[in-house]
Amino acid sequence: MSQPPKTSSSSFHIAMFPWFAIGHITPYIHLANELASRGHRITLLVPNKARLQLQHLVLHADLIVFSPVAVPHVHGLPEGTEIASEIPIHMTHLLATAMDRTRGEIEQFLTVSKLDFVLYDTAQWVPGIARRNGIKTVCYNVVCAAALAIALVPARNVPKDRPITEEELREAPAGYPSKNVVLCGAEAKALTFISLPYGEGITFYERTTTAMKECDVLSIRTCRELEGDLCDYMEAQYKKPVILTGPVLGLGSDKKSEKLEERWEKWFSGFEAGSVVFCAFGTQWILEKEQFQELVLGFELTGLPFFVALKPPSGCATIEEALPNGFEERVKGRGVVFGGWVQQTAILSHKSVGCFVNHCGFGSMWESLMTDNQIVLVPHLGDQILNTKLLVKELKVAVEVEREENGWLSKDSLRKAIKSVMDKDSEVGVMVKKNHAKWVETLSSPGFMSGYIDRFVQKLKEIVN
Ligand SMILES: O=c1ccn([C@@H]2O[C@H](COP(=O)(O)OP(=O)(O)O[C@H]3O[C@H](CO)[C@@H](O)[C@H](O)[C@H]3O)[C@@H](O)[C@H]2O)c(=O)[nH]1
Repeated sequence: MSQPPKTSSSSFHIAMFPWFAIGHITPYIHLANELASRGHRITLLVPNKARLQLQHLVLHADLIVFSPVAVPHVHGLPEGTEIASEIPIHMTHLLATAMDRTRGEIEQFLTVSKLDFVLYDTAQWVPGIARRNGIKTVCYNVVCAAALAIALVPARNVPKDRPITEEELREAPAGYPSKNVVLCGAEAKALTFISLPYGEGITFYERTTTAMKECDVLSIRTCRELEGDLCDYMEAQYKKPVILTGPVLGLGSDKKSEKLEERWEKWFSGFEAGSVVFCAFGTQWILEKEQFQELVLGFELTGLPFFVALKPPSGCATIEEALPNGFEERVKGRGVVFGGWVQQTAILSHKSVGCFVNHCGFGSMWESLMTDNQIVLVPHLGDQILNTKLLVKELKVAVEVEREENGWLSKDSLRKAIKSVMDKDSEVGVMVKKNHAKWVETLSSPGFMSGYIDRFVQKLKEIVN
């Protein structure tokens, strides 16, 4: 059990209104836990479906409350959509419109709630409302500083009259400090969406840059040890200090992750230490059926025990109907492909797990860095590509699965990447393990995580005073 929080007269009431996606709401809840453990009160303004999925992560129910946001229906979205994981990526701009249409409800809440701060990331209209009500704003970004710095800064000239091109995106904005964390070749395609409409009468670029320009405090869920130069660049671009929260990993004061379901605990415990390959691609990526089948065949080819937690591919209602012929019989006893929610952090810290194949979403990136599992990356979205560059090229703690020119991931390249880190005598495997161990040491050193949060809170106090 975590310690009951201390409250004091200098504590804040803080509202949090993150983008309607599990990958965003999760780190906001982790930050809420940290703030509550220092005596601050938090109200989480999130859709009800997110509350139901994530409320178990709240460690201080006495100080953290949910205030469910009613997400209105928008033409083009399936009826009842509330969070990004319910829809394919190409529909998320419509969910941004739905978010914009909650403005009246949010304004009402901010007007009557006597708040000190509101934290947000995607709703660029929050600062206007907050200012009218004497509330300070923190634009809290839960993607890497690199993704913000390469695409969402004033120096990135985004044309107003036409979509931005891949060629333009391959060129980093003036003064961008990294040579390694850049977009090459077809990777640039993943960020062309920034100049497209995203919400009511606004593009993604306008929306996010306005959100960052208008806030009192610009904040990022990262650490200087990983992205110091990129954070300095963000400060220079936005002409305001950038306050970091560090990785904020949601471990309570007892440093325990969530509890693994009993059936999976039993399954994992049947294997040797460090032998199982675990795979998860976050909450948003839905694979095409052919690609899904190719990947599971890649896991089969490794000959290693594996646990794959993926959503059913598009067009399939269940995982079972999507599996290749004869697959289940062939891997029986050593392989599981599961289509539901699993306790990812608990699996990652299970002693039988030795390798984590993932999409390098920012949450999974930090979670993988904190364990001693070998890391194999299969990025999909723009920020995931940049996170992957950080881990593969800067830190040299992971390998990336090679794609074919058309983006296809073959079973052989997946097998090759996994074997390159799991074979005991592989040079690459030894190198990434050694580098990774140094990062685990840094991230888990006493006071590292809490120091970031303490400095964040200190900054909030200075702003109020
Ligand atoms: O079955 C599951 C699936 C996911 N998770 C957790 O859900 C979170 C997923 O977050 P993340 O790894 O960041 O993946 P996405 O959900 O794909 O994240 C979205 O949001 C991220 C920002 O936080 C971006 O970096 C990604 O590109 C974007 O897809 C992590 O904490 C996981 O541990 C589980 O616990 N169980």
